[in-house]
Amino acid sequence: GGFEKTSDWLDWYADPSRPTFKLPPGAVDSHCHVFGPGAQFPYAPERKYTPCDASKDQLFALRDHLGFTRNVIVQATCHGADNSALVDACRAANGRARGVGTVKRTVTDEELQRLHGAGVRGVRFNFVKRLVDFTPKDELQEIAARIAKLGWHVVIYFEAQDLPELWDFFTSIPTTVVVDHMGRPDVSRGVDSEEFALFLKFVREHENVMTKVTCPERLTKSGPRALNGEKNAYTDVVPFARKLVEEFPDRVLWGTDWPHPNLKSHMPDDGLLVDFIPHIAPTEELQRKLLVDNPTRLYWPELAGKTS
Ligand SMILES: O=C(O)/C=C(\C=C(/O)C(=O)O)C(=O)O
Repeated sequence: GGFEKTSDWLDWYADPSRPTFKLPPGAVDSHCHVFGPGAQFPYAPERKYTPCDASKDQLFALRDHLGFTRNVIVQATCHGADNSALVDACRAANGRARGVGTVKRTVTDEELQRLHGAGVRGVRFNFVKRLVDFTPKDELQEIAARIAKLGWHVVIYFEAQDLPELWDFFTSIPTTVVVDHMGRPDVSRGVDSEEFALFLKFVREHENVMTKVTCPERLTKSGPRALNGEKNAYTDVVPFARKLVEEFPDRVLWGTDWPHPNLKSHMPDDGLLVDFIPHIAPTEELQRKLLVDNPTRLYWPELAGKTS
């Protein structure tokens, strides 16, 4: 929206609909980004894509339009380990945003304290090969051990076919682990596939693992339109997200993933993404855990259990 094109990716949806689904008070958008503006917060030279600028003010306007109370802003690879745009947005949110940053092993304790003071509560390790180059596991283990001491958690983004080779590293992380986008299952294999069974085993056998049930727009093969009279879009992703919500109701999170970097086939209307929630969390209790209790316990423990 409203800027010169800097990438060949789609811009985010400029005029999202008002969701039909009414978000509960205290609902948290647990996965979203701020990008630049590039003039103020330059993108990382090592990035593998250049996103559209997406400012904190536009993110907060979307928060209010959709009816969320808080945001968890996640560092994306286009900003590398420069968390300045993320910190700026968290500070501007007056306590209504927390951050998940990216750090290298050279990060100082003072820098970690500064990030904590701004509202950062975790670090992100990205293993999606089209987004990042390889980082040695010993560096990641060193970072995980340091941030665990701060009470932070580790967010991991990987593709389902890479889970076997990453299993030992993931299960050695000494703090809460939060998986982005359900570990990117290949939904065409079906919810009973061996691949998804391995992901369920990973979550089932490790109480410290949580997962975001996000990004149907990235994972779908059936596309955004409601099909065969179905009321909702992304019908092929629903069984995966619903299985996780129903089996692990206290360990799931949801987010818009605005501004949806690297989407080429279509750009989701964020209002319709919110209307996807009742299809994966069919009861009020499941919706409250997914949208309020779980993210508040993880990111605002000081508020956990209180009203919104
Ligand atoms: O925004 C997302 O969560 C997904 C993507 C990008 C990143 O996570 C990133 O650059 O860090 C993607 O799949 O391209």
